[in-house]
Amino acid sequence: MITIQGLTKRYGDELAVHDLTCTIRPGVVTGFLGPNGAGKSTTMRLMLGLDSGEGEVLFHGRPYRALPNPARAVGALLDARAAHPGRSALQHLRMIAAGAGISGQRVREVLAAVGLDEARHRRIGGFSLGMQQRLGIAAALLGDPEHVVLDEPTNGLDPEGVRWIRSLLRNLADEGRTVFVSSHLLSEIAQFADDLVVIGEGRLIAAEPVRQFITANTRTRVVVRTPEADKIRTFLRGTGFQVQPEDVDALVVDSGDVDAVSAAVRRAGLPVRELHTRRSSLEDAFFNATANATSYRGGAA
Ligand SMILES: Nc1ncnc2c1ncn2[C@@H]1O[C@H](COP(=O)(O)OP(=O)(O)OP(=O)(O)O)[C@@H](O)[C@H]1O
Repeated sequence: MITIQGLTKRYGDELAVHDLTCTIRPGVVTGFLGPNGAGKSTTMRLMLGLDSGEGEVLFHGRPYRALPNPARAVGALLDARAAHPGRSALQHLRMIAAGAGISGQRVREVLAAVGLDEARHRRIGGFSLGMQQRLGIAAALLGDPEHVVLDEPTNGLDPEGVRWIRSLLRNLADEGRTVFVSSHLLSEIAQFADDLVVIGEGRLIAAEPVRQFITANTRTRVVVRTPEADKIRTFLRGTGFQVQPEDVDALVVDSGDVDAVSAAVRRAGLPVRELHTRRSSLEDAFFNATANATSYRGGAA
């Protein structure tokens, strides 16, 4: 469990993170969502004590600096390009492991887990960004940590790599760990997150399960496909529904109650080819939730 309370960071006059308060629970993947510049990396640096600010971040009740064995409590990937280019992957991980009292066997285990075992003797300088991401994730997992904090782990990964990250995150959560993963890509977050923490311009917009976020920020609609679109529209409007034409032969009814729409359409006694609920996406919810922040919209993925 990670508890963030009143986290604030100023750069001069600018508030990069503003009074951020939320809880990240164990056993699920929590996506940390916000466009470029929203304050995700700053928040993660503050969480790990790499930057100083106001407020408090607790890992299972303790701040990072007070953890007796940080590598075993928190595994983090902040900047995959931070590794020394002249070292091999094996040397890099062995150095980190030695500093944290972690065995050489564990190094080989994590190299295999991220698919880098065969590349372990190659210089990191020759690694692709995707390979560097995998190495950074290996380093984060070395201590078998209870909390996993990853900043944009899918950067540079191909679709296969993104799929691999998704199953890795799922496994880590299923093992009961607290998994906190940032991305500025809605489509990616939608694929792997159970919970969401959404920020914009350093402020919290939402902290809740993905499904709840979508429900709270979108309206469900019912699509009616019919050759008698005009007549059915007039009829439905007469019974109190908000209806918009979508196509020459399709209407969109602003209602989450598909049964009520279906019953009303039947009463009209006109031919209907198709009637279905249109679910809103995370992307729709995100834009609705952030509709007031215009600078924010411009930067969103
Ligand atoms: N060292 C710094 N000095 C001054 N301003 C900074 C510094 N680091 C970040 N900022 C500013 O703080 C704000 C938040 O930046 P941050 O990198 O945390 O956002 P982010 O959500 O991680 O973005 P990205 O998706 O691009 O990584 C931005 O306006 C950025 O310009």
